[in-house]
Amino acid sequence: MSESPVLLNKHEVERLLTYDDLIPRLESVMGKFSKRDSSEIIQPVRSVVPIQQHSGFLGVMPAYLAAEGILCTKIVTFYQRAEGSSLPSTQATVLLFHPEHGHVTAIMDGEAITAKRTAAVSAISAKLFKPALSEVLCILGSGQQARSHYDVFTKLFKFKEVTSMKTGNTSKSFKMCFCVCDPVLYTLQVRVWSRRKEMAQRFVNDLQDPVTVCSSVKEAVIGADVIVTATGASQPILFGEWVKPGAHIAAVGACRPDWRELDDVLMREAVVYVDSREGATAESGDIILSGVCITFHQYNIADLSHHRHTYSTPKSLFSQAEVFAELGEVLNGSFPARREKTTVFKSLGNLFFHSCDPKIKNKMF
Ligand SMILES: NC(=O)C1=CN([C@@H]2O[C@H](COP(=O)(O)OP(=O)(O)OC[C@H]3O[C@@H](n4cnc5c(N)ncnc54)[C@H](O)[C@@H]3O)[C@@H](O)[C@H]2O)C=CC1
Ligand SMILES: O=C(O)C1=NCCCC1
Repeated sequence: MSESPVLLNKHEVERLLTYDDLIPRLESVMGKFSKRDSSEIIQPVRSVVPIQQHSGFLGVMPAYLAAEGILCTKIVTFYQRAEGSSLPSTQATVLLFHPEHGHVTAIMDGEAITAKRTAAVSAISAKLFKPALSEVLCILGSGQQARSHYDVFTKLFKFKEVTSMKTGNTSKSFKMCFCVCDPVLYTLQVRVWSRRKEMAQRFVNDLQDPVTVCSSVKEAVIGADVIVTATGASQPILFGEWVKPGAHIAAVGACRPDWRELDDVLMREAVVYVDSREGATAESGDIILSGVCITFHQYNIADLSHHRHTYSTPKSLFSQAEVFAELGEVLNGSFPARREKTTVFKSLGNLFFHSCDPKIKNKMF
């Protein structure tokens, strides 16, 4: 008989799963995932069951990392909750299995894993794509993801270091320019917006450092270098016309094919990165719906073909946003990080397997 599974509660998972371990591990495993070598990593797109009566979803996310002997699945529920609901909108459990014998070896709280993993992946995207001089971080939303993103972004990017160049003369007779590099430290400015201002205020009250509460999305994002969208919105809240050219957006919400946080302009103008191409094609409304007009026109053309109508649809106006690369493809060197452009990282959370950190696994075996 196999032994009873180890139980790890939220507190224990939070303690064991540190960003210092998680980030390099995620970087390494995402790079491997993007090579699509199924003898190494198998992580299909999750299965999702809608719970229509209650505005919720149940997702099952199995994964196998052969080399590390990790066989696991996350089971997650997520709901569109009324503002101020005391219930969490995302809840999860992670099960680990013995890969050879098949029994469950561990049952872990998945809420802490989801919060930290998602924020860590966004932080990796910001490391790769944020403008070199990033002074302003803007977080849209004030829930669990907003908080974990605040924690890791301020931990990693609290200060930006800029090297200023000075020129001058070295001697009277021989004029020569020389350069001196002065490291200058700037404090990252953080802005937060939430649907109800008091929720943003409550978010800020829990923090040590000063954070500006903004009254509108526009006020929050104008001039921001890095923007995190972590809301339950199903219609666009962030519009391309407000976004500073070259900014980086980590788009964390809108994980359903008919939900969006970002508008067409932003999605079509930005260079779009994703965690998994298959996941993005199946689940990202921000990507799928950015091409809704061409789908509509094509449908009309087919429908009216017997009338011999010729429709000419300007492609650039209606085509769907294109996925440029997976984050893992940048991490493994197959695609470039186009830091000079406005970039969107569309996160869907499909790749959760990295969360089964060896430290957690060691605790169990
Ligand atoms: N990409 C990923 O890997 C993951 C994505 N998520 C998604 O991220 C989003 C945030 O998740 P949590 O922080 O856990 O949720 P939460 O419930 O703790 O916070 C949600 C925030 O969104 C705001 N909000 C809700 N509906 C809104 C609307 N229509 N317009 C504007 N703001 C709205 C709320 O006021 C709150 O500030 C959700 O969409 C969730 O499904 C969650 C976990 C992982
Ligand atoms: O990865 C997860 O966990 C989730 N992803 C998107 C929706 C909420 C939960």
